[in-house]
Order: sequence, then structure tokens, then C-alpha cells
Amino acid sequence: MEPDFWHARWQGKQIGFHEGKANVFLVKHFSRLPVAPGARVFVPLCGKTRDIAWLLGEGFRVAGAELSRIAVEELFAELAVVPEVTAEGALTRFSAPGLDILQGDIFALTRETLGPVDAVWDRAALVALPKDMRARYAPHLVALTDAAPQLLVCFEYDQSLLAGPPFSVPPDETRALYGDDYMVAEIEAAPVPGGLKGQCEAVEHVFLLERV
Ligand SMILES: C[S@@+](CC[C@H](N)C(=O)[O-])C[C@H]1O[C@@H](n2cnc3c(N)ncnc32)[C@H](O)[C@@H]1O
Repeated sequence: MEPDFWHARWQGKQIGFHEGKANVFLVKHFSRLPVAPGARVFVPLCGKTRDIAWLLGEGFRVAGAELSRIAVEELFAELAVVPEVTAEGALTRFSAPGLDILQGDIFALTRETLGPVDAVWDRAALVALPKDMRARYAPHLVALTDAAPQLLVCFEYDQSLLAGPPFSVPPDETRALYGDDYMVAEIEAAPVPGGLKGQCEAVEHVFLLERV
């Protein structure tokens, strides 16, 4: 999707993807990642997800990447934290103790700007992108994070019934995108209650990705 699509979604408050509380799969499965409190977790395409508050509450440090300045400002407001804001090349860094959000295009983010991360939580990031962008995103994420272990959630549904985002990313595609760099283990598959957007049956697949 082009940046304008997402900017319009945030400006128009069309953020049906935003969950009001920490994601159930994050809470249930995060402990499977080989990281301990104090580790730095990267949340790509983070929006203003409450997952960040949950991770901070569990004692992790968090780095996020998000295109929309509106999203980032709302994230900090909802955390009741005033960030320090600094220019960082093509991006803007919003930082507070234990938290850095790089606002701008993730494809413009470099490993140097992001800094070291120990794990990745991808919910509604890979699936937010159309297929051609997913093919760029996956290797970029691997390079940015030095193949840090990941917990990843993907939707699978009949793409002919509903236009994305979120896009359908079947398990075979996840394995094709990440299989060279990770052991890709599916740890849960659960139907979306009521269907995706109430319109079509869908399954959420949860993967644990660990370095080969
Ligand atoms: C479907 S939302 C998911 C947000 C969050 N992960 C959550 O679970 O609520 C996708 C987010 O990715 C952001 N985004 C889209 N393209 C991006 C890009 N190229 N770089 C950084 N962020 C991007 C959008 O602004 C949007 O907030």
C-alpha cells in the first residue's frame, strides 16, 4: 500500500485494525521467544498498538517503526509519556526511557538507526502489505534485525472474497519468505471469530521463527 493510503486511514480515524488491549497471541506465546526482561523487542509497523504497553510492562525495551506521525503521537499520549523528538535522516525518532519509535517509511530505516534488537513481534505488519511489498519487507526485516527471532501472526482467507489489507498470507508463503533465514514453526492456528471483518472465514496462523 502506498503511504497516502495509511496517512488517510489515520487522519480519518479508520483504524479498525487497532485492538484496545494487548493481542491475545502476544500474551499467550511471547514467552516462547528466547528473550528475558531487559531484551529489546522490535515492533514493525506498530501503529499505536497496546502491545507496546504490554511489552514495557513485562520489563522489555521496545523499538517500533511506524509511518504515521498521528499514530506515534497518539501512542505516546496513551502511554502518558512525553517523548524526546529528534530528526534521524529520513525518519524521526520519538524516544523515552526503554522506548524508541522510528517514524517514517520502514524501508528507509537502517540497522544503524534501529540499533540492536533481540526479538521481533509482527502482528498486522507483514499482512498489511501487498505481495510485492511483502517480498521486499521480509528480507529487509531480516537484515534490519540480524534475523532476530520472531513471533509472527498471519491471516489466511480466500483473497478473492475480500480485498486487503489485511492480506491473506498462507503458511506456504510465510515459509517461502522466511525459510532461508529461520526455522519456521507454526504454533497455533485459530479461526477468526465471526470471520474477517464479519465478511469471510479466516484463520490466524501464529509462527515462531528461530534462526537456522
Ligand atoms: C494494519 S496496521 C497494524 C498496526 C499495529 N501493528 C497493530 O497491530 O495495531 C499497519 C500499520 O503500518 C503502518 N505502515 C504502513 N506502511 C508502512 C511503512 N512503509 N513503514 C512504516 N509503517 C508503515 C501503517 O501506518 C499502520 O499503522
